[in-house]
Amino acid sequence: MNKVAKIFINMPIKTIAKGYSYIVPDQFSYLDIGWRVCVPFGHQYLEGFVVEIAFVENCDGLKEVVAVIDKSAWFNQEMMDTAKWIASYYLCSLGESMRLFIPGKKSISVDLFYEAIALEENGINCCCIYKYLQANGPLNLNCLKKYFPTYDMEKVLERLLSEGKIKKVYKIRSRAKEKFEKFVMINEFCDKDPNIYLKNKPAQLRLVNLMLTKRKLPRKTLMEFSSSVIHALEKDGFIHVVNERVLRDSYKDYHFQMVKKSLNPSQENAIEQVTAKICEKKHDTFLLYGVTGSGKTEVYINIVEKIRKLDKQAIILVPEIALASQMIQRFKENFSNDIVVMHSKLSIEERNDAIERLHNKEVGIVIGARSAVFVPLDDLGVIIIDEEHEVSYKQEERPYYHTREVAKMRTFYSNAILLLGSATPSLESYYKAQCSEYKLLSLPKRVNNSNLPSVHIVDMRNELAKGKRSILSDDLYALIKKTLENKEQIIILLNRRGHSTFVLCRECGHIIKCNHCDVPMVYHFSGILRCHYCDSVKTVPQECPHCYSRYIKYFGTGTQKLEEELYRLFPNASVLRMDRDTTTKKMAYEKILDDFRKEKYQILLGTQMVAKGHDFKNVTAVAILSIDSTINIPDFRAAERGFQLLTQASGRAGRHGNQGNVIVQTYNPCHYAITHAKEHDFISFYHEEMNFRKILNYPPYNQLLKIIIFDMVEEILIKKAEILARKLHLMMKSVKCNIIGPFSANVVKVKDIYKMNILIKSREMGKIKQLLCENELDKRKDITIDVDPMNSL
Ligand SMILES: Nc1ncnc2c1ncn2[C@@H]1O[C@H](COP(=O)(O)OP(=O)(O)OP(=O)(O)O)[C@@H](O)[C@H]1O
Ligand SMILES: [Zn+2]
Repeated sequence: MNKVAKIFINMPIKTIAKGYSYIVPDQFSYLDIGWRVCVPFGHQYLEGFVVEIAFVENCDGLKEVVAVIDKSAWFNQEMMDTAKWIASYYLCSLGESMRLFIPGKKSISVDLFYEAIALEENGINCCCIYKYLQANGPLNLNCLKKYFPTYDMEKVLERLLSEGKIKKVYKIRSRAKEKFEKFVMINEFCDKDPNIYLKNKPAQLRLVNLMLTKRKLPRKTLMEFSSSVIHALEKDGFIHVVNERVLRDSYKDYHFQMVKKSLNPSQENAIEQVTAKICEKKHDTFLLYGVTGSGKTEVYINIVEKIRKLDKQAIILVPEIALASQMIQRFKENFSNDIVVMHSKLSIEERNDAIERLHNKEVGIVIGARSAVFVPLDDLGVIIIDEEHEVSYKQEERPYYHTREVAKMRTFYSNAILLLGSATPSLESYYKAQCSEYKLLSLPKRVNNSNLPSVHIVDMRNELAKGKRSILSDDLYALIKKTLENKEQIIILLNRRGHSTFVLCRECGHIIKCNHCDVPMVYHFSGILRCHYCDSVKTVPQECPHCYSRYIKYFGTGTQKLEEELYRLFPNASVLRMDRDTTTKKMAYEKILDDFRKEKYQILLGTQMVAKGHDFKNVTAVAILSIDSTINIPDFRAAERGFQLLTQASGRAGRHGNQGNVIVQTYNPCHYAITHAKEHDFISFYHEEMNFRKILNYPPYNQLLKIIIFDMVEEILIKKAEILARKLHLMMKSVKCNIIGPFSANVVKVKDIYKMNILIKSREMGKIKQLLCENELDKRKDITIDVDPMNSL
């Protein structure tokens, strides 16, 4: 009998939807389900995941596993079950869902080398390239090209391969490169007296005395001592130098003082209820609905404490990297070094080192953004999702998973707790809490009895009537002035980065659009036009490309222009801008937020990343300038988004005793999202919005599935979409559902690809998905299926 492994290939391709069988050679006889391996696939070597083991008699035609990547299985049962659930729920292949659990989605790279085959006549008559390979061992193409620049190397290699003189060999490189560092250590059993022995060698004596107190120090901290000093001491037996593996951690030097808070009764009640469930060792989901500044983080900390006492592990998710730093700080105050951080701004090596530290039990708490929900853990105790309503928890590319649902399944399979927290829960979650599917916990008041801020709505139509064209209304100008005079801080939210949001010809009305996407180009400081969808750039034309007029004009205000305007109006104020353009570097968020927290700046302006979660002591004022762009999106979630954004942004003001003041500038002052947010009335908003959802049959009353069809040619796309819609109507005849469309996507063309959507609403989504798969629509290359889409457009 031969041991055979069924393996899914790690490739983001939906058509490789099945596992392939490979022989497990004797040297890897320990291989089991959940291991990562390297296997030949087509003409290449690729990473694969073992999902089944079988023993079979006949293995004819099967290839062998060529390498094993780790020292133990990467996937445990709970992770395997979650991956299988993702594949079946979101209609992707198991390979696609399993690769989500790998930092950077890939753990190895495989390089192709050419090696000379030993020939009978010893290759005397062979060409110089053969001889070179024979003398130097396996080399890759680039290397050969460099040495023989005048040859058509691809051709020569092809010939040598066909003549059987050379062969291809593959070298596997782990992407998780280990890092080593030199450490100097004192020799415990040295019987020489340094004071006598090193009397005339002051530098050596100094180092030995230092090492006698410290015992072990990284070599890099001893730069004042030359290598000869170290060598001499090593030779005389006082010290020795070792090369040790170190685990990278960008947050290593983040240390904070422990501040223990006495909890208020609401916090205590919430913690008690969750603790009771933790003791039962059963899965459950809680929704912690607590107004802004009600101390939800303190509840999280106490629950994680309980989990860590049981030696289980915790994952805490934040919607954006920008919010990680505050969460890390609060957790470091309480758990000092029991934490690793996981997000895409950290290198793959660092993320792998973090996993290593979790595996060897050095740490037990993971704080991270969306992808941290996939961190491999031995004994998961709780997943906490802060700001659970945030759309960034949904991945907007294949597989279109929602972090909340993945976390739900992971905690279910591991008998762990899922805790969702928000001041503005998603309608889906609050509805589930109403139906008792989730347990509702609430923190109805701010801590220390701070008031919620008072919100003032400025009707921008009146400003226009007054003949004012500035982006800052008179009331906002006054609020900024007062805040600066009081030496307090203000946050200004403008959800558009760049300088001017579009460039237009005044003569013919032509708007300069991206060549590849159906959107206007945005003017940036640096004098270029940039597309916010594909990042392509253009220079500003001297004349209109349409009518050749020279009346090119800039319209709309982005964060860069607002920054200029603020400096002009308040020349003595210090302004800090936070948007995608100022946060490209690693640790850039941390630096900006830290500077603002330390009050080096008075005004923080930025896109929505400034609006949520932050807890700054001295912020008393908040301004929201771009709410209309959110509530006017023609999507059924627009009002919900608007309400959330307003409530969250307002919630940053006056959290620590001072009365907070908020200004909302809008052309829609009577919109129910705005009026309810003004009163901080989530419950009334919830009921009003649920009414609309019920009438229109939208989630949470119904489930949605979006089929996105794409093509490079618009006319072909339209035809294809119509045919598909007809086919769907026939296919779904037996299922109760609504098929809407085809209709053009919100942005018709992105990166030269046109898109159309078909939306299916139904309460029998399971059946619908089954039909889609039976008809192989899930495998079609020109279609993507988004289950539970966040946008209907
Ligand atoms: N029991 C307590 N006593 C005193 N201060 C507390 C207590 N609990 C929390 N705090 C403080 O109150 C502030 C607000 O808490 P936190 O940031 O957790 O609010 P939140 O509920 O997460 O709000 P948001 O939804 O706006 O992010 C923090 O500075 C926190 O340290
Ligand atoms: Zn573009």
